[in-house]
Amino acid sequence: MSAVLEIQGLQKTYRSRKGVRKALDGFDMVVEAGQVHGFLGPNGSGKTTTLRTLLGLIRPNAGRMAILGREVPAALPEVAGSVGAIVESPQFFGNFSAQDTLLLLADAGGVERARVFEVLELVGLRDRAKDRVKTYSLGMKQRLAVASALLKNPRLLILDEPANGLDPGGIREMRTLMRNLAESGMTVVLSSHILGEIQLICDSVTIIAAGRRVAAGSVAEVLAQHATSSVRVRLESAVDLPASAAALRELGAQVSLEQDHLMVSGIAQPSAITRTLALRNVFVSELAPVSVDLESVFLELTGTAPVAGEHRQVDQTVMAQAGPAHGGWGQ
Ligand SMILES: Nc1ncnc2c1ncn2[C@@H]1O[C@H](COP(=O)(O)OP(=O)(O)OP(=O)(O)O)[C@@H](O)[C@H]1O
Repeated sequence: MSAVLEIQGLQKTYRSRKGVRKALDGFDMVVEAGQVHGFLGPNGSGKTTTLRTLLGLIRPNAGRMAILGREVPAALPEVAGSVGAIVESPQFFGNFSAQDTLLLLADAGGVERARVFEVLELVGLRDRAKDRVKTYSLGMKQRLAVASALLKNPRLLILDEPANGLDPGGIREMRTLMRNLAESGMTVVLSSHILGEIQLICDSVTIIAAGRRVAAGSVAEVLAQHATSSVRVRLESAVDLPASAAALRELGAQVSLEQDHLMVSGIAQPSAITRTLALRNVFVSELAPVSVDLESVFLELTGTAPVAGEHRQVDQTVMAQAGPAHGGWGQ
């Protein structure tokens, strides 16, 4: 497999009157061809800064980036035709239809008009193509935005939070679209803080926290690397929970005492739990393995729980000492 996107040691520092903010602190990322790659991180972790830097909209302080094997930003003029991107929600004229909008963009970009009808079909807007954009749902507007990025038939499609603000139906449509694009051979990178979706849509993920990569690989690999096999233990009587927690800790287990159960990890054989408790005349009513999901891995790695649809600012970036000026506001 060849890397479509490679980032090494990317650094970006923003300066303001309050001081210096390291948005990217030696960030690395690799995306292989033909994948749907999830770029995950809490709000303020550096996702948009990374994508904007990659597209030449922000100048980095240090680091190396390559798209389709070509160093960027130097080779951006040559690779730009192979990259479709939406990093900020594009605004469309409400009184235009999707078809008119795309025809206008195709003419402006020197794209054959026939491609407009292909992309309308691809994003599932063919039946509504002649309706005014102002009558569209948010999901349809998002798909129109994706359609505009697909006009030039890119090899790499970069989408910043494409599912943001969508209802479950809209998210499902977006998911189908991403999968169809990947099956057609396109590489898709999408940033998100909606983990359930990433787990369902993506082949691989990069998790960023405070401007640094904290995990990367296939979804299965990331889950396996960070899985702690826990078991949920319920007892016949909740009164026995504190003493049972203490007994299991003596065995060397990590135990968290919840309201009506224990979460136990660090024990090779669950039978050790039942035996230890039975010896104390405490009987287990449920012993269930708890499978790890991307959400709990994300929580462990970034120290913050993302909330779907909620744009919560969890700013963990490093405030460094003010120094000589590089970059700046608004870059
Ligand atoms: N123009 C700017 N000037 C100063 N600081 C900035 C600027 N843009 C971003 N930042 C800061 O850089 C850090 C990374 O921001 P960035 O927008 O890249 O994060 P993000 O992961 O995309 O977050 P979100 O999910 O909220 O979009 C944050 O601390 C943010 O406040």
